[in-house]
Amino acid sequence: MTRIFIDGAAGTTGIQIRDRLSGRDEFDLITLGDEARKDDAARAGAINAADIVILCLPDEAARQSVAMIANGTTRVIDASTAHRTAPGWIYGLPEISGREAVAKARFVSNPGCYSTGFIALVAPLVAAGLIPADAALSCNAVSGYSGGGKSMIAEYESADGAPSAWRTYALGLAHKHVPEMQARCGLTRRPLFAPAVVPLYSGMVCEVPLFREMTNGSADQMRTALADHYAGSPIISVAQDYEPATLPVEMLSGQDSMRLFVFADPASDQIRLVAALDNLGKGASGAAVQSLNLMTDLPETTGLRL
Ligand SMILES: NC(=O)C1=CN([C@@H]2O[C@H](COP(=O)(O)OP(=O)(O)OC[C@H]3O[C@@H](n4cnc5c(N)ncnc54)[C@H](OP(=O)(O)O)[C@@H]3O)[C@@H](O)[C@H]2O)C=CC1
Ligand SMILES: CC(=O)N[C@@H](CCC(=O)OP(=O)(O)O)C(=O)O
Repeated sequence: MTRIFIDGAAGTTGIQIRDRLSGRDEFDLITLGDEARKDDAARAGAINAADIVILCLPDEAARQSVAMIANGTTRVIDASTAHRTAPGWIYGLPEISGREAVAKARFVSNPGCYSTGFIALVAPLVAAGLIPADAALSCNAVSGYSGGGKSMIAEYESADGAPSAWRTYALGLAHKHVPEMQARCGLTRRPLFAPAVVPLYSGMVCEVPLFREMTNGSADQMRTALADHYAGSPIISVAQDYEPATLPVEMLSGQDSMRLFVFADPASDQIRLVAALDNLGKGASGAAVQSLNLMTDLPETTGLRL
């Protein structure tokens, strides 16, 4: 049995991972009581007793946990932003980094939720030469409020009601996901990222608008390239047709899959690449469990909500 310790198990991502692991007899879960979960000596003990540690902590605490490893074997899946472009860490998007690379990795950084949608859309198209690596890309996105963790959940679920029906943020144009979006797609320019949050618990849509002259291919070529890239994936699918006139942010709420769309008007030169996912599913806990499955030689979808 693989011994697992979730550091930060009482947080939003930690609880979701625990739920997905409950009842699975491949894993022996090391737990710390409420009085010990922030005690450094207790955490260090649990970290070093585990085969795999899943970090569901703020960045600084995640760095601290890694520094507590005093052996050469404990493996790590870090859900925070701390190691997503760090040397020596494998990016936990197996459909892009390679399943084998994740399966063998000692240190895996779980992708940001928005980054998951953006990179899934853009990285294969850059690799196929359909989007130039020096393209000036934008990403508009909307998330459920659980993306902001316990503090944002409390803000949106307060007795006063939700603070806003829609609010944009990252107005300093330096959102923490931008470095991984750029690096993991191999872009030479920093993408312009405009996220927003709505009073829905979880759900996410990420969109990359394109003018045809920014690209080296048509919408049909892009849809085919994405379909080829994700062929056989049980988690990421590419829509060939989409009939409804709208695409709601809650499309994949509660699920660990992701669906990609390429919209275009044949008469115009404009394209919209869109990813629908759940910020807590493929955007966080579902992805962490997928990587954990691969790292322990299990089918990648075991325990996922598909
Ligand atoms: N929510 C989401 O959609 C996503 C979140 N993430 C990332 O996952 C990580 C966790 O986020 P999330 O679950 O949302 O955050 P939460 O705020 O919901 O949970 C964080 C947990 O970490 C605990 N914690 C904080 N500092 C320490 C410490 N020094 N030692 C031990 N425990 C500590 C907190 O304790 P306490 O309960 O006492 O506050 C809390 O339980 C973050 O890095 C976040 O960026 C990644 C992808 C998506
Ligand atoms: C709505 C909201 O606030 N979302 C968070 C991102 C959540 C996430 O996935 O980011 P990490 O994986 O990097 O924690 C934010 O924009 O900071």
